[in-house]
Amino acid sequence: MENIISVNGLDIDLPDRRLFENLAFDIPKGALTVITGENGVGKTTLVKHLLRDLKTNSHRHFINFSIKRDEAFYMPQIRNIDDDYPLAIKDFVALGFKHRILPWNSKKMNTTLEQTLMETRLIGLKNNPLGKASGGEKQRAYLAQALCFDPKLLILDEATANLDISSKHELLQLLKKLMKKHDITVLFITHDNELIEEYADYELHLANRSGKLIKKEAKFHV
Ligand SMILES: Nc1ncnc2c1ncn2[C@@H]1O[C@H](COP(=O)(O)OP(=O)(O)OP(=O)(O)O)[C@@H](O)[C@H]1O
Repeated sequence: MENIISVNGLDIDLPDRRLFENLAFDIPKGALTVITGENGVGKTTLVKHLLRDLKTNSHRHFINFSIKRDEAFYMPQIRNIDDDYPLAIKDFVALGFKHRILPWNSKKMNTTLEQTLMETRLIGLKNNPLGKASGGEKQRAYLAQALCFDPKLLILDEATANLDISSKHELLQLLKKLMKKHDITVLFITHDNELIEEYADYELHLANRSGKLIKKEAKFHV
């Protein structure tokens, strides 16, 4: 099994205490790994530490990445987008493009954008203001933005926390299809047991300042 990240002997300290000690785990490539653990155990801090490390190339002997610094995309918890948020869905999604030089999209970008809006079922809504979209549509717009970035690693931080049951399943089913199609590894911070049982290939469970990777049998298959 190929790993996208390997961690070995990593300590993470907060100003007043040690959060993790001698952490060791691997994140398998191409799989959906959920990160679980009690509130405050350090899920978000760990992920931010990994990303910072990836971006700065520090602590190289504790963490090994098989990706480059611009191949990871972090999708934060649903941010409250005001009703009067001015961007149309398609313009919000296009913010994901990495190598944007011109203030407008190139022809190739527009083709990718249309395809991505189609894949995330937003094509019919593309000119609507994002502020007026439903929670599920907003979250799909974030996913579409991530796809435009073309990441090898996609990290979702409680992306389903504010969604109703059917929107949660819709997002996860879409995610599993698209990660397979685009060869993306997903790390998903969540407390949602129903989603874990249905969609997780692995679980990285954090407790007692350490982490353990557990193989899961996802019920949903693409
Ligand atoms: N920069 C910081 N300075 C001090 N404490 C911090 C800092 N960053 C995080 N913490 C603390 O680290 C602990 C872990 O926080 P983190 O947000 O990573 O937990 P979490 O497992 O993601 O929690 P939740 O499930 O509630 O989102 C918390 O006690 C938090 O207050």
